[in-house]
Amino acid sequence: MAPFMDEAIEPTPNDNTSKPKATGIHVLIVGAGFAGLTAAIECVRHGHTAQILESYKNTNVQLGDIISFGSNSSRIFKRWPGVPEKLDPICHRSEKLEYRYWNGEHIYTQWWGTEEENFGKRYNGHRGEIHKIVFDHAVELGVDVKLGQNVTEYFETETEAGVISNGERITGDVVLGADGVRSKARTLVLGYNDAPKPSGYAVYRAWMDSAELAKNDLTKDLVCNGDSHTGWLGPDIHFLAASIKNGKEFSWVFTHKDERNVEEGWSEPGNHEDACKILEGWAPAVHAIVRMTPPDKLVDWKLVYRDPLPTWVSPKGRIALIGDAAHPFLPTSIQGASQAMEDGSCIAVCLELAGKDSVADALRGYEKIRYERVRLTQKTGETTRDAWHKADFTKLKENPEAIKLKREEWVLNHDAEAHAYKVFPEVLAELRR
Ligand SMILES: Cc1cc2nc3c(=O)[nH]c(=O)nc-3n(C[C@H](O)[C@H](O)[C@H](O)COP(=O)(O)OP(=O)(O)OC[C@H]3O[C@@H](n4cnc5c(N)ncnc54)[C@H](O)[C@@H]3O)c2cc1C
Repeated sequence: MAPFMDEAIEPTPNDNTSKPKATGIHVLIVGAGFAGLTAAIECVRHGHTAQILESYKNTNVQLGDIISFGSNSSRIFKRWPGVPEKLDPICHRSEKLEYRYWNGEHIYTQWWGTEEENFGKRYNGHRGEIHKIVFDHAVELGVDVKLGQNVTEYFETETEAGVISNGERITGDVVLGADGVRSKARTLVLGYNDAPKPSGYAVYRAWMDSAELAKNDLTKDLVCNGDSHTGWLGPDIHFLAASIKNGKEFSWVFTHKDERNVEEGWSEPGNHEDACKILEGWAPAVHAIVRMTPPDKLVDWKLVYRDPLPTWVSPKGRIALIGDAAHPFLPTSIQGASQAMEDGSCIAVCLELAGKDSVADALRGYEKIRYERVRLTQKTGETTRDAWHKADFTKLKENPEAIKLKREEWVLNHDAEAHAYKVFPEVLAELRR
């Protein structure tokens, strides 16, 4: 059985009621995305000190649009006092996802009704808004976040690890490379540059005010009855739209085939004509959504692909990759951010249990605990994309289950912190055998 498959959720030793015992471990983290911030927060919760170096100069620019956190990561948010209360009002609320054919005809409605009872809360909201809440929480906890830091080199010795940032040498007991899909830490860990490949897909994306949509007969139903969630499916294309904040704001993403060999980026402008051309023959409501998107809100995001890495840990065991730096996800997995958070939760426990003299064992243990779970979760992104893009559209009404978003217990019921406490001693013994 893979180390993560035993899903029993047990009480975790760290229940926030007492100050954690200081371990003396200093964790240096590159990148203040969800992977880096979670790792820092969790490290402080487990008695380590944490410092983050982030290249963005300020947190005012809230790039991105919709991002999803499943119950496996809302379980992590729940342990951060005050954070769930701040997330609740800004996140999407609807009880169902309505699937339609590309021409607008209804196929199937998937009800979430019991999902929260079975698995727990999930949060879908604006990446920038959720990021600010988590960022502020990290700072409140005492994480030292340094902005405007461009990390250009990583290094490690038998006794420390470090980086060169803005020309300055900064060290820690370990370094976590949470520097996203274009990670430089990855080159040190692998010993070569792992260039991304075109995935064959691109995504038009937008987040906007919904006032104009509310005035249009084709789109008003999507925003005038509280939050809604609709997916239009066609051969090799899916178009998902959600209203948020009681219908006041609106987000849509539309994934389609695209063989261009280009860079990923969260701020590349999209072209309305190009988008509508790909949607020829699609429902008028879909065209109306695209046409009513303000030009400065339309992003053309090229989805690149990376093969699973052979390892996430550097040769001397003092540098580990976490989040997208280690394992980028397809958006259809709806797990990229959640898995990035699980990494941080797991690594903080491994460091606590291994202790300051054995940090390399902690990082190697983290990889052992996380690798197979992450790989299988990544696969779910391909499965969902293929179920939607390659569906037999003539038979969907007879078998709508084929397009249903799978809500897997082994993904959503996982508690990364409890699990790490449970399996690390065994993993450590195996590493030392
Ligand atoms: C601007 C932006 C917008 C995004 N928008 C969305 C979205 O709308 N929907 C969605 O599902 N996902 C979005 N993502 C991706 C999503 O946040 C990640 O897939 C997921 O949360 C995993 O997070 P991560 O921390 O591993 O990586 P990221 O969120 O990519 O964070 C990596 C961080 O490392 C920093 N960094 C990179 N290189 C260096 C360096 N050399 N020195 C210092 N710092 C460095 C980056 O500035 C970034 O803040 C976005 C990512 C970014 C960076």
